[in-house]
Amino acid sequence: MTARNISRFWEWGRKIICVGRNYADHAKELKNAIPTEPILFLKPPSAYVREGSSILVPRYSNNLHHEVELGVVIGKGGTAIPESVAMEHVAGYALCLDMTARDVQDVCKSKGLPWTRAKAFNTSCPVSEFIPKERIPDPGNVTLWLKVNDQLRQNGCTSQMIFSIPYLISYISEFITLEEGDLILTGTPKGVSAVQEHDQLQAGIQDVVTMSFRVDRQEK
Ligand SMILES: CC(=O)CC(=O)C(=O)O
Ligand SMILES: [Mg+2]
Repeated sequence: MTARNISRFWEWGRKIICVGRNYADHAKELKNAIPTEPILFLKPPSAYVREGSSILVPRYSNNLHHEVELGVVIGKGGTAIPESVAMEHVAGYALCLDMTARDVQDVCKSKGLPWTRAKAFNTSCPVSEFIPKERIPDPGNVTLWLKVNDQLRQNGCTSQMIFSIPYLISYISEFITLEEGDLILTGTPKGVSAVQEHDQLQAGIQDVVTMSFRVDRQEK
């Protein structure tokens, strides 16, 4: 059997744990309350999509939004990880999009239902190449940006996160055992907006990484 390589973590079938409303400016733009503890939801590994393949607008949505986010790749698993040692569990990072069927999410929210259909569909988690930990010495202070057809839509700094990466690792691992290859999406800054079929998305983490995706509609 060939050894698995963390630099292809998306092939491992591990958990994708997402944090919602972790930036006050984004919570405000959607008229949501600022959370006092992390809001979490999950995506399945089938949500991953890599450059070269398209992001698909689900058949049942007419309002697909981009959310650019810093992803944290777990290198060493654990349960109830203390905040003080949480960064020792990080192998690296990835630039991620939390693609969201906003119209479907709005209906789910109004009915008090889970966001699964809005957040967990196939291709809802575009990811960049794996970024080794050493390449982002201060993940709490990097700029994330996203352009749609060359127009800047999101440009925010991870210093604006409400809950820090060590706090999130500690909080999540209290009740979900983290495993090597898991990915944590840490929330999006303001500027989310709708994308259309044939749009080109480009996103980056300052001078560390960029990635591009085309948007297509799921076939009938
Ligand atoms: C309102 C949301 O969709 C929450 C979310 O995913 C975020 O990043 O914030
Ligand atoms: Mg998000």
